[in-house]
Amino acid sequence: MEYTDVAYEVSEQIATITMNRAKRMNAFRGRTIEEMLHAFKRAWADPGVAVVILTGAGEKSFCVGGDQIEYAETGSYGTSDNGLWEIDELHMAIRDIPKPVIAAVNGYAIGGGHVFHVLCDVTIASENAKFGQAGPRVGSFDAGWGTALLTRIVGEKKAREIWYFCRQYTAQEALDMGLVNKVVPLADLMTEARDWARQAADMSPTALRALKHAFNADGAHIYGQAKMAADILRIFGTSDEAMEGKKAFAEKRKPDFSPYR
Ligand SMILES: CC(C)(COP(=O)(O)OP(=O)(O)OC[C@H]1O[C@@H](n2cnc3c(N)ncnc32)[C@H](O)[C@@H]1OP(=O)(O)O)[C@@H](O)C(=O)NCCC(=O)NCCSC(=O)c1cc(O)c2ccccc2c1O
Repeated sequence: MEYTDVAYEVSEQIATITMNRAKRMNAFRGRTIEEMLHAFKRAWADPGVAVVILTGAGEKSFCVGGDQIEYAETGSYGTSDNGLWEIDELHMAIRDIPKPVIAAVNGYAIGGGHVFHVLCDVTIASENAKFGQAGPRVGSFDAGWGTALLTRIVGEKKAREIWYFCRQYTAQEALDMGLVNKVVPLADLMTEARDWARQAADMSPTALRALKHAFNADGAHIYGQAKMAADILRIFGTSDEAMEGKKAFAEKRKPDFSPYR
């Protein structure tokens, strides 16, 4: 598969998957998800890959979630080669790939982009990184991994705060709430992420595989919740209420959700 929205590179047993739509702050569309899933499967299948790093192109953004401009203009996140919208499959690939996945968050991790780093095994953040959810402001939500797994990481009160108020949190605040593992200057981010990756690559692959799946087993029921959440979001996504959120973002105005109370 030829990539347009993602860059994929392997060196020193480390696969680096870069979300590569800097002109849209690495927001994803159908094609981006398809390419990311392909890249994760490639890293999974390659015995020469021990660890995966997920990052974003440029210095401003890791990923700001679904492409709101595309959605406001066309009523969807666009097509993919195989015609599927495989966000659930991508979430499961990040979670199930039997190799550690390190998020190197190089700026905004917002909405669905925030969920990506939540799903990764560990997160290294640059000092300029900002974390948060945006769904209730723009007519979307992730009532699967994005809520249930987040709650396991930061606790229920904080997770509710993050979702209900759509605030943004600095890298230091994220570190303080256990949402990230380390904060470094932006210039050192990839060096630091690669250091962590090299250390994990020296470990027993079977031990890491078993540990990852053991950690996963504890939250495996979330899979069913995530599927149901996706079903609900599919119905909600093109409703007038959801479209008001997306249009308001595209028109740079405050949404008016009052008719839907
Ligand atoms: C990310 C921001 C906080 C940045 O704010 P800042 O003030 O620094 O910059 P601007 O707001 O001026 O943005 C600069 C530039 O980038 C464009 N942009 C930003 N975000 C997006 C985006 N998500 N999609 C497309 N384009 C984006 C913005 O328009 C500007 O362009 P200019 O041409 O005007 O320069 C802030 O921008 C922000 O809050 N962005 C919105 C974040 C957001 O709403 N994300 C989507 C949430 S919903 C979602 O992610 C989602 C995930 C899923 O998994 C789904 C699954 C199934 C169905 C739906 C899903 C879904 O909706």
